[in-house]
Amino acid sequence: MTAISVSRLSKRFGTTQALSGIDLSIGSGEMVCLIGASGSGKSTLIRHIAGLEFGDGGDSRVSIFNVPTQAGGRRLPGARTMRRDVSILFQQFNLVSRLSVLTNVLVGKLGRIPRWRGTFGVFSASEKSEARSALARVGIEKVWRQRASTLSGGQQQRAAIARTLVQKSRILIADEPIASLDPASARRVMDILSDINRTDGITVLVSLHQVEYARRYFPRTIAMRDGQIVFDGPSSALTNAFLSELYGAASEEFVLPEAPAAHPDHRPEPAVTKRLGAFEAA
Ligand SMILES: Nc1ncnc2c1ncn2[C@@H]1O[C@H](COP(=O)(O)OP(=O)(O)OP(=O)(O)O)[C@@H](O)[C@H]1O
Repeated sequence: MTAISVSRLSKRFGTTQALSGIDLSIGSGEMVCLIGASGSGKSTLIRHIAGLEFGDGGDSRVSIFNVPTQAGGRRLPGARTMRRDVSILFQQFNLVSRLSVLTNVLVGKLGRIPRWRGTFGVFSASEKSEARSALARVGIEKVWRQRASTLSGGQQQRAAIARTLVQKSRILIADEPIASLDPASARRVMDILSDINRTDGITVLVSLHQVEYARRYFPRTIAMRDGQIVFDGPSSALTNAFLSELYGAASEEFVLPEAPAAHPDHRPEPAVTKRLGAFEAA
């Protein structure tokens, strides 16, 4: 089944063409990486998929599990039900710093309980126990009583992942979730996302600047440049020459000198479905 489908999606902000005729399809249970230089359109695409932004009209369409959430730049009723199916992680964690870690995780339940319970913070024993289990799964159960503001960056991102676990969505989208973490914390977060994908079958779409993580963790990578998809295929097919081209002057910062490694996953690799223009020879 198709988890995420985007067709003919364009978005202009003033004179900036942030997205230009995006077409993509991500199957249920896939783990896909989105890469591209700063300003290439990754966040804008993610925001459209998550229903936080709407395209410029025309015959664009975004669907989640075959339910259209926007068409022609207009929100459709499917967008509301989709909120349950898609959870989002951001670079800055988006926890409520003065609340406990446990309460922050329980926030993930808000779309599934009566509004009054959310307003007054009334959660059942089983909901609290589920939140504790989610914290245990991401390895930070001990800090459940602490204020979110007291956690390290890596712990905060893991708490944010625990919040998505109790949300029980079928798609997890993360916009640069490891950009502000040290390498050890970043690996931990990526290991957890990978485990959620494999164990729970949750579809995972992550935007990253760190190309080495794309190669190590993701069977499939989608690369963007100037609001267009310029590569869509197996991460192992990402050559350093291609990445240098993709990132231009910023490539030294992002591209590792080593040759691309085969993805350790034993699932069959996706075929390259897109390789455009200047990237033809990569
Ligand atoms: N709300 C907005 N108003 C005006 N311009 C915007 C807006 N959102 C994005 N843009 C522009 O659209 C383009 C794509 O931005 P986007 O944030 O999607 O890129 P990105 O690939 O996620 O970049 P980064 O890796 O730096 O986060 C950029 O030129 C950006 O300045």
